[in-house]
Amino acid sequence: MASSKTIPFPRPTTTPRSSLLLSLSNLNSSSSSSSISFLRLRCQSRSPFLGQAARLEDGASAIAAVQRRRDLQVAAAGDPRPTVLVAEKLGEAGLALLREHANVDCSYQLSPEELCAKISLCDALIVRSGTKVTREVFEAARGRLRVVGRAGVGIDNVDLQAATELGCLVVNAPTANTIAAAEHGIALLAAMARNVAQADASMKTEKWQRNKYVGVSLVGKTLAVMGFGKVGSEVARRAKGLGMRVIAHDPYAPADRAHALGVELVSFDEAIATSDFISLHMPLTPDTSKILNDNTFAKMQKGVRIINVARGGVIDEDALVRALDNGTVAQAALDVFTEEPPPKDSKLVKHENVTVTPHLGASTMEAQEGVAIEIAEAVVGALKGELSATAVNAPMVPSKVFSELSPYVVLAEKLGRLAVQLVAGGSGIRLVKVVYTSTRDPDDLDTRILRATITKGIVEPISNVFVNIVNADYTAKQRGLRISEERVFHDGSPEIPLDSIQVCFSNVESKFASAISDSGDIRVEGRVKDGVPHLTLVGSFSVDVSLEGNIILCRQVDQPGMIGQVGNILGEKNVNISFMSVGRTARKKQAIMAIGVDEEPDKETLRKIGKIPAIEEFVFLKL
Ligand SMILES: NC(=O)C1=CN([C@@H]2O[C@H](COP(=O)(O)OP(=O)(O)OC[C@H]3O[C@@H](n4cnc5c(N)ncnc54)[C@H](O)[C@@H]3O)[C@@H](O)[C@H]2O)C=CC1
Ligand SMILES: O=C(O)C(=O)COP(=O)(O)O
Repeated sequence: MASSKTIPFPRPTTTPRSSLLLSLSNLNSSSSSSSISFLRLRCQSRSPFLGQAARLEDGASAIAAVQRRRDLQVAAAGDPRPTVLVAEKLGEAGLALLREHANVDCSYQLSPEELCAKISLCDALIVRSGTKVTREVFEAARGRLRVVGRAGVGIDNVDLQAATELGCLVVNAPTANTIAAAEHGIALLAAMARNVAQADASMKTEKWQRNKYVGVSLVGKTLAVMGFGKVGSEVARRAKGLGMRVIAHDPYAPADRAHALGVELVSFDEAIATSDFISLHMPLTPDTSKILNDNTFAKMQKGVRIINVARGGVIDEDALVRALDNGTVAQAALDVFTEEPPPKDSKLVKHENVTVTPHLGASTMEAQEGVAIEIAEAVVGALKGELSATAVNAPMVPSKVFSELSPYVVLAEKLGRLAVQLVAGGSGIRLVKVVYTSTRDPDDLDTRILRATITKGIVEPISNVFVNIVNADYTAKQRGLRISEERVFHDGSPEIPLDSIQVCFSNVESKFASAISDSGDIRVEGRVKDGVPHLTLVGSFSVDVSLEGNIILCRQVDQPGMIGQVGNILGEKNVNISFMSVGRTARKKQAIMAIGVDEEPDKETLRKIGKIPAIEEFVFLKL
């Protein structure tokens, strides 16, 4: 391999910009989220639970009105802070947290058209289950919307595919309403078994019907929990406390977690065929859509009782009405519906053996405060470019890994950007090979974020597609880019995650022939030195130039005076050279000169460089 000599030029001391989380990171600088403010908010938020809810709610709405006017005024005054549209009611503690970092526009009950009209002015959107965040919404955002926060668990109202394609991060608040939903499930179970709602309605019409509302006992009965996740397992725990026998069906739940609660995991058919009560706790997905239907109702014990606090769509509602009418299902208690609110003449809602609530599972004071804080933190974090632990459509890279890899992320993007500019027009890139040299075991090196940034570096200079960690893999696939990754073991300090990154394009021609390696690929390699990304290899030539500003690569016959000649031409045009490095095959043979320049030289200057007799080829590369 060629040797290299490096001639450092005085250069301004710039800190490498962390262009990390790609678009998610170009965020407002005024944000100063801290655990202290989080704790303060939590304390304030306790007061509504001390029996003063109504009074505080009145006060809160007055404060909210004033705050909203202020938010809008600030936005109108051209405040650079991001704008968060809160489209459904959110707990005050969450709103307060958001307001520390962003302009908050609380606009509830927007029509789909109003939402589309507003969204292009917003950096983030927060919704609950009542707002459909469709492809139209993402498209109407015209690239400005960076994060959608779902203040709750189910994200079936958000078009995740569209969000991913358009590079919008979706985060949810998966834990704060678990207990509320489980308690509501138990409330519906008990209320249904003892006809509480029906008896109450009857008494309110001045009747006293003790015989009509004889119920069934829970103790000793079998409850099938369908979906043994967070809510399902809490329902199971509570049902055990009521003396029920609990079985569960969940194809993805670990059996030991179920055993620890004294719950047996069984097949779907066994669960529905052997239980007295069936409680649904799975997400709505193509697999679970209408999972209870005519066929499955037919397999159940006659007189079974169904509870649904998951999603209406997991039940074929017409089939449920038929099963109720023919007595297969004795009763149902439903919090959720395929269409919300359900149609006014819904047979299901009006059925005398059905108990209904208007999607109240998460609606406790405590859960709503918790959810509001959980989602506000996730949204603020995402707007600041932090990794979100609750990202739904992006790889979850632990923050430790993220901060350790951050200089390499900058390097990865720049290598992708450099490599793509070396490709000759007309030769489409299909195969990208990335080689990581590292002391780490492959399992200890999470390269997803590096792969995403390399994709960004490759795709953005040649298209108007905007790439971030959310849509990088999708974008690569769409463009027919096959990115393969290889690890090469490097015997160095395990403290340093990576020694070098190489980006190679196979089966392409280069506009700078020297960028082609011995194996026929366009190849560039870089390293991080003192936190700064450096280009260390082009084709088979070693160089050493810091990846800041722009780069001119020249191939020349190695001879004295070359650096001076190029330096003079650039100097005449006030183009500042930050770094220069020469890599050569042998003395007086071919050499590659890599020149880092702060400014972009004009065409005439570049032409003059090209005319220096010893220069055989050259290329200007923007970083
Ligand atoms: N009514 C309400 O207000 C609320 C409703 N929910 C809903 O409750 C459901 C559960 O929420 P979490 O427990 O927090 O979610 P989770 O993700 O913790 O649990 C869902 C479980 O369903 C399982 N699952 C997936 N496919 C399945 C299938 N085909 N059959 C059986 N199990 C399957 C998963 O393995 C997982 O263990 C979600 O649909 C959520 O939207 C949650 C909170 C409030
Ligand atoms: O968290 C969930 O999945 C819920 O269904 C709660 O919905 P909500 O936020 O109350 O509209």
